[in-house]
Amino acid sequence: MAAINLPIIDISNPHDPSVGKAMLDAAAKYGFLYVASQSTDFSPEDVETAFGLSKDFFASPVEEKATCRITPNNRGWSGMHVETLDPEHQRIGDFKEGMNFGEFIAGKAPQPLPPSLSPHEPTLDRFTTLCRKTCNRILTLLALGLQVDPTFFTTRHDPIHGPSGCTLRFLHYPSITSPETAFYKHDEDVRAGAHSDYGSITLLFQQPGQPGLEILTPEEEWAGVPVDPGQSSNGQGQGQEGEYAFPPILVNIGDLLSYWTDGLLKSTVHRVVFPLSEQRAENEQDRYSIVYFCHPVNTTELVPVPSKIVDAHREGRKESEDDKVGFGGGAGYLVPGKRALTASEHLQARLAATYTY
Ligand SMILES: O=C(O)CCC(=O)C(=O)O
Ligand SMILES: [Fe+2]
Repeated sequence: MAAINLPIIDISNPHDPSVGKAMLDAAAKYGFLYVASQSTDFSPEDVETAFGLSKDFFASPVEEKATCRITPNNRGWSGMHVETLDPEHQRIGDFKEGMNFGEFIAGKAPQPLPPSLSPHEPTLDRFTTLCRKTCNRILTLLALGLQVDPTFFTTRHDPIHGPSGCTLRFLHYPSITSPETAFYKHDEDVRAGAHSDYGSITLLFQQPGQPGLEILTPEEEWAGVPVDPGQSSNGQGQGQEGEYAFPPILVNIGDLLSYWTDGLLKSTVHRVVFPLSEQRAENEQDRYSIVYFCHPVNTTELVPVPSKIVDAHREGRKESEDDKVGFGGGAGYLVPGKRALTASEHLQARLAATYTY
């Protein structure tokens, strides 16, 4: 198993060019980085409360969850094995269940909520607002790193310009000893198949003691990504001075942003497994994760970002073969005479490949 050392970036000042450079370097090298939890817009209570809602929802009766089953608009509940992230290699769908929420509008969910969640609509709305704010910091820093207008990405993600594919997702992966994983075959199955994400950036919240994420290194080896690389908390949710902290948020670049930057930013392939530490654990836990997929406004045309750094990358790449980006990224070649894809066309093409509704 390869080891990888992802940086933990403090995003409290999104206007600091040196932080922008560090962010860009990590995004171009690994496609993954952590942001320090205390430097984001979330309080530990926000994160704890959201995980609590997720657990309550997944523990609710299946008939209730079934009332909000996922539909082709990508919103709602998907049960065990409904999603297959790597259909070419998986004999069975992912060992997980998920709940997707579309963009909240004026405090309201854009879809029916099940009984366990409907009283908590304001809490869910607040959480998505904080996700958006934190994404705006990251997008501002990436623009600084690319030496374009610092608002280049944030204006194109601003909901005042129209709807987008932004999605909040709760995920539940049963533990290794759960009856639901009884027929899981190690070395053959995965909890979530290898894939790259579809949007611009993704935020991933994980919980101490619930590992599982792996990323594919440039050497094509799987590397485990720790939940808590050890600097923000002691693994029990306690910060160094004893105050409650949550593990850093893992951020990754999605296919769309990779495409938009002509492959400079990497949309890295990742998956979820039972790592060896989990297979040997005495108190193995279910894994709960919360994911926020950030997307530009649907109508955004993905004309390559007008950055000298992107131009230089494009020039350099012509001489090499190295333009493999994620699974669905690909570099955003602009075919002469054709207009660029829009953000929503890009997303629809990627979604069509992975769900059996
Ligand atoms: O649950 C996780 O850790 C990863 C989830 C993920 O990669 C996804 O939903 O795209
Ligand atoms: Fe993912």
